[in-house]
Parts: sequence; C-alpha cells; structure tokens
Amino acid sequence: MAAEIHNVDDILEAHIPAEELAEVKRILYGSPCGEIEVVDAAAQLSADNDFEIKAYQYNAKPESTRPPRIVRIGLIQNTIAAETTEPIEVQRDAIFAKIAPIIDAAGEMGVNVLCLQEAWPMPFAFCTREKHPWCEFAEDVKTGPSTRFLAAFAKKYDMVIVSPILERDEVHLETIWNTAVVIDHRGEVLGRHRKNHIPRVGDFNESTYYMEPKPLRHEVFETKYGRIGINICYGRHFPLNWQGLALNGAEIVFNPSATVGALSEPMWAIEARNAAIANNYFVGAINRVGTETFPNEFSSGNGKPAHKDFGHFYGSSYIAAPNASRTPGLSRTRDGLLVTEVDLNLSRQVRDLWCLNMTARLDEYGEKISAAASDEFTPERIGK
Ligand SMILES: NC(=O)NCCC(=O)O
Repeated sequence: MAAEIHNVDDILEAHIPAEELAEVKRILYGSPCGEIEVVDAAAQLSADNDFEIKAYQYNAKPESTRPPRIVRIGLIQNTIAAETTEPIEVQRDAIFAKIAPIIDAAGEMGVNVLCLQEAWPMPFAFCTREKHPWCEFAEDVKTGPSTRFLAAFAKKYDMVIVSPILERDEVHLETIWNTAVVIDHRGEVLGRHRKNHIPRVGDFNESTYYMEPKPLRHEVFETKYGRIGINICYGRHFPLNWQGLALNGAEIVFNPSATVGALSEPMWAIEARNAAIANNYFVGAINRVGTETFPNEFSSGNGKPAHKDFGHFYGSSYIAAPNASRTPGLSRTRDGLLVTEVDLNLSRQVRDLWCLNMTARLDEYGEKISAAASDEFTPERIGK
C-alpha cells in the first residue's frame, strides 16, 4: 500500500488549487528552484532504460569580488536488478548494467559530482544476519569491481563519483566496513569514509557485519568541484556527525542511505534539510528504492512473524540548500537521477546573513558535551 504513492509532490500538484500551490510550495520547500533542461541524449537514455530524470537549479546572488562557483550535483537511486538467489557476480553485474545508462545520462547532463546510494552494488542483505553469501559482496576500495567500474565513467565525464560500498580491508585483517569511496575526476581513488554510526534498529542488523570506525572521522575531500563530505545513512540522526563535516569545511555533504517507509519516512524530508540549514552546506540525500526479498526468513525481534523482505525502500532522494530550500524529490518507486545545479557561493551569503557560525558558542557546547559524557556528570535540573 505505502509503495502506491509514487511521489508526494505529484499529489500536491494534483490536489492543491493552482492559485495556492506556489505559496504552499514556498512554505513547504522554501524559495523555488528553477528547472533546467534535460538534454535529448539524457532523455533518450531515461526513456530507453525506464528511469526518471529531474533537473533543477539554485542560484546565488551575483558578487563583484568572487565569480560564481557553479557545480552540478547528481544523485542516483535504484532498485536491485536480479533475484537475491542468483550468484554474487550475476547480481552485481546486473546492477552495473542498470546503473551504466543512468551514469551516462548524468554525464550528458554535465554532472560534476555524483553520488550513488548506500551499498549500491548489492541488495541490502544486512536484515538477514546471514554471513553467507552476503559478505562476498565486500570488496577492496582501490581494486574492487565497483571502483574499477566507476573509475572509467569518472574519467570519461570528468566527474567526481562517491561510491558507497561494502568494503573489505584486504590489508588489515580483511575486516568489513560500510564505506564510501571518493573517486576523483581523473578516475583515481581520492580517499574513503567509513560509516560513523551503525544502526541496531528494526531489521537494520548492520553491526552483525561491520562496526563503527575508531577514531570517529569527518574527512572532507578537496575535489576539483568543491569540498565534499559524506554522512552515511543512520549517521543522519546525529547532529554532531553533520557538524563534524561542517567544522572541516564541507560545502556539499552526501547522505547515501538505505531506509524503509515504516521506520523512517516521516524523518526523511526533515533531517537532510535541517542539516543543510544548521551547517550551512548543500546536502544530497539518496535512498534506495523497491522491496528486496531474501531466500530465508528472518525476524525483526519485535514478536511479529518472521518474513523474507525488508519492507519498501522509498527512494525520494532530494537536494537541500543552506537557505532552507529543497528540490522536489525523486519517485518513491522508480529508479532515478536527480541533477541540481548550485552556486556554492550561496553558503557564505547565508552564513553572512544569519551569523549561525559566529553565534554557535562551540567552545561552551564542547565543554558541556565532554562533561555529559563523563561518569561524574550531574544533570542540570531545577525543581523536583
Ligand atoms: N542503512 C541504515 O543505516 N539504515 C538505518 C535506518 C535509518 O536510519 O533510517
């Protein structure tokens, strides 16, 4: 039933009277973004391969002392492409075959920085708690099949690609991590970020497979197109995780995710948007789509019957801007590419207007948080 709403924006368009729609959208979504043209070659790829393309634009005010810093951001959301009972290589290759024309469309659209969904080369099998065969999807950051596959596109389109994968660290004890690889515009691996917060909620049994890295890191990658940070899925519930990236100067933060309707859909439209406002950067929030079914039943630890599927991954990927605006979302049910052209100058313009950084009182909060984490902490409470 939940999967039957394809897009909330379409419902607003269909049911709100035309004379009120613009104002309703302004209140809900902030200042409107313009649409940009979907070029013929990209439109053809979308028609031939059954994925959606949406393309928007956010401007900043012209400045006389700085040129605009125009960047096209691309987000891809997709369903898996083969049965989860197929051999690993068959499943992975089927996803590669599905993603290739979507990346080509991003290239045709002039996307500079592209991010895929969390653990994109595989089904999100962590609900099962089974190690075999899912751990076989884990791959080396530099030499693994997905990095090799994407590096060719990065080079071809002069595009930075953020590739969230299941990593196997071949050098250090063959440990498994949930990782995003940053491939630069030359097709070289610039670095990786490992997921800072690992869920233990509902069917998200991810700590059966991988743990939190130590120390906590908020790497910001200096790319040809700006400073990029990554906050993987469940990490979006932690304001300090977003802030860590802001403190290191991130201008665009990606939140590649895999999350289902019953658990998190009411949070989805708020969290990335709030992060963009509070931290004064652009956020690209990406969620996978579809319902993934596994060979064996698993239980959710909630007394309900065991089942074989994860529930509906609701897509709805979007871009949030530091001025509280957001783009419409991609579909809740279809594969898609969202392209958004932004001017990175907008961040400083909003920062100057609101002075949020200057008024943040980081030093005092830093002390309070350290105190709260200590065993001697006494809560500051007044009254009984
Ligand atoms: N993949 C993942 O971390 N999912 C957890 C559920 C959520 O945070 O919505």
